[in-house]
Amino acid sequence: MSNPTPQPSLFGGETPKPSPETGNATGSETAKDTGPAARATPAAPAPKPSAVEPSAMTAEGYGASAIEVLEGLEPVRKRPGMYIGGTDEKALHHLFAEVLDNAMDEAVAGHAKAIWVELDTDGYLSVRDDGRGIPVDPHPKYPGKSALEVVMTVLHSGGKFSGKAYETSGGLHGVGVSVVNALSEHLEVTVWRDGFEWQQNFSKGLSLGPIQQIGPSKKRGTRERFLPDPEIFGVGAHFKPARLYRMAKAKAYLFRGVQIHWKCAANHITDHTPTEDKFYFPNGLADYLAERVQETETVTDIFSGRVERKGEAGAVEWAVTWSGAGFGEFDGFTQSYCNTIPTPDGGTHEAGLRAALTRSLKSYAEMTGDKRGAVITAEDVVAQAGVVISVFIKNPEFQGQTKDRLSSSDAQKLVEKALADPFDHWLISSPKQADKLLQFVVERAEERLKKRKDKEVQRASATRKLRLPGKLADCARQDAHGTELFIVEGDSAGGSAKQARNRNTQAILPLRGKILNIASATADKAKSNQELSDLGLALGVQPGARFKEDDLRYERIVIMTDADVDGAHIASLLITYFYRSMPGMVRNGNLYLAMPPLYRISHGAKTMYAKDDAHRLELLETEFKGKKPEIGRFKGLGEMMPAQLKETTMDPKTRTLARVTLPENESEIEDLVETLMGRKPELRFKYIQQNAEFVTEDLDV
Ligand SMILES: Nc1ncnc2c1ncn2[C@@H]1O[C@H](COP(=O)(O)OP(=O)(O)OP(=O)(O)O)[C@@H](O)[C@H]1O
Ligand SMILES: [Mg+2]
Ligand SMILES: [Mg+2]
Repeated sequence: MSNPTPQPSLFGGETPKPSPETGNATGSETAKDTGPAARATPAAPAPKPSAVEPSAMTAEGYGASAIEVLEGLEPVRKRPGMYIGGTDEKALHHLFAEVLDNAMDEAVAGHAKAIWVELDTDGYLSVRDDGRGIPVDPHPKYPGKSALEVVMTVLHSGGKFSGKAYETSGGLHGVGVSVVNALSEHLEVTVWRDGFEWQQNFSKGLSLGPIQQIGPSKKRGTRERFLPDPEIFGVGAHFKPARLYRMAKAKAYLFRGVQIHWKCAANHITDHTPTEDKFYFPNGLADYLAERVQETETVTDIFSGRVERKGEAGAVEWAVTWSGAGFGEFDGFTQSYCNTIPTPDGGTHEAGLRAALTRSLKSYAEMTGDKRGAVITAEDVVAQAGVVISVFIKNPEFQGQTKDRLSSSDAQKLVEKALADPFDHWLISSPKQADKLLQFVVERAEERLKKRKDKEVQRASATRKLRLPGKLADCARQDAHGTELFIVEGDSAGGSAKQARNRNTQAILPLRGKILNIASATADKAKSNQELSDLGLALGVQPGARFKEDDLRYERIVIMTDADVDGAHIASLLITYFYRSMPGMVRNGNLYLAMPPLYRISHGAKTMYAKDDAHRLELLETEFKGKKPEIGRFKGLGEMMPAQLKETTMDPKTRTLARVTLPENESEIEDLVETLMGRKPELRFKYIQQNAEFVTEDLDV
């Protein structure tokens, strides 16, 4: 099965990425009901009905009998997307690619010289070659069937597995032509071989009768003539002459030994596509590139060549040129092929070419004493180059089912070796051109370096400008005076806080999870911690020596965490961070702790909040004395209604804030940090409660 990209993109116009062969549901979704004919048992192998008898089902309707085995070509018709990437126009034209690939394989193997492609008046497409002809003798494993019938009706049947009949084929899987057969309403194969003409007909993958000997003939080769099935591709789906033409022409460039004849009934043509043409390019890829750059001003002539692998099957062919003006819509392009199969995602052959060109050019620079060559990278060499490379290797390995990327590691070495000498020679033999090319590539390299530098400068100046973290809900007031930043534990509490705040003066920054334990973190780790860097951005200050009090974007920084052990831990982490990295802020008295209540006590219309157990007892003794109020405990900030949060914790008129102060003796800071970061959370909680200085005064807002 060949690449599902039907057109090898040689003509630059249309280069769609092939859709994956597997996992693509398009096929099954858009496939028409294949009807009873499709479910009929194919001619090979052993017939077996696959219909599920409802009576054999279990109560749930899902038993062993519900497990179907698709025989023969059934899976292809059931899931065409698996094999040709869908049932759209691209998939339809992929049928052509399959039969053309087979003819090309026959040509590349040295057995065919010509290929005839013809689209008939009635929409039948035929591809004929003058190769060996598909074998017609009885197949040893399938008594009563010719090899031809096996090839046409059995998936994974073919002559390209062992490398005996074909050395460097595009065909790999033995699937291609059987898929075309399965998806054709009618397919007629004619084989000329051993002095006779043979023929067999199929419909939707099923043979319409045994192979027939038509009569004696001196011709040789194979012709497949087929009409795609409208049940699969939709009524009215038909081949587009322009697309077929382009695909056929592209193939001809890839193998200089082949002649491809084109014929198309006039009734299908709606554009400038000729009804008859012949593609023959004795200079292969060089011809292609020459045609492609006809209108382009290039830096050099085309560097092209072909090297056959010594003593073994395999070859490398390439054509390269450079242009400062670009190639049409692209600055540069690389098209690569393996065994005439396009590899739009590149791979080892492309890597080999890049390595060879770069190494040679650099050593040319060195040889001519041009020191600037040292900065050249492979990217500089190919960025503005037009490159076509085609390799022929045995047993190619492609990445994935779609043959989009070549992964054979020997292809890299093969290409690198093949190009090294010819490119060295090309450079040395025309120094004028080589110098021009070197100059051109060095300019690309210098441009690249300059761009990188510009970017770095840009980045540096961008950080100097004000950048705020995305999670910050900033306040409207620009001036720091009278503003507050609430650092909130968790996104859900952050959401409540955003609703509860005074938009004008209060900003909210939710922190996710526990911030890095700064007491134990290295300076580097602290620097790279996302939460901490967000915090620095929001505050507008830099930590450490570069901290400037004037940069602070808010008058008060309020840590607002749940009134529980976890909350105390996070608060202590933050306090420690501020102590360590911006002690000036703490010393100045900018840092506060919010005091969310722990309890809600209500009786009748009266509701009060208690910030801790002592407070709760006190309220019960006083405000609610002699009553049986309802007491609720808040599990966290996120549980409070925004209005409650506002009233109890955020609104300057009704809340309580605790100012965080530094110990008198600054040498005690280290001890304090240890206390805060110690293993006993109760100590930490107690410390915060005891040492925070409570402020209840209104802020002047
Ligand atoms: N034009 C042809 N001339 C000679 N033999 C052919 C021709 N077309 C097909 N065959 C034979 O039929 C076999 C099956 O072809 P098919 O396209 O199904 O699979 P494949 O080419 O081996 O692999 P792939 O599935 O990758 O195309 C080939 O391996 C080859 O032996
Ligand atoms: Mg094939
Ligand atoms: Mg097959």
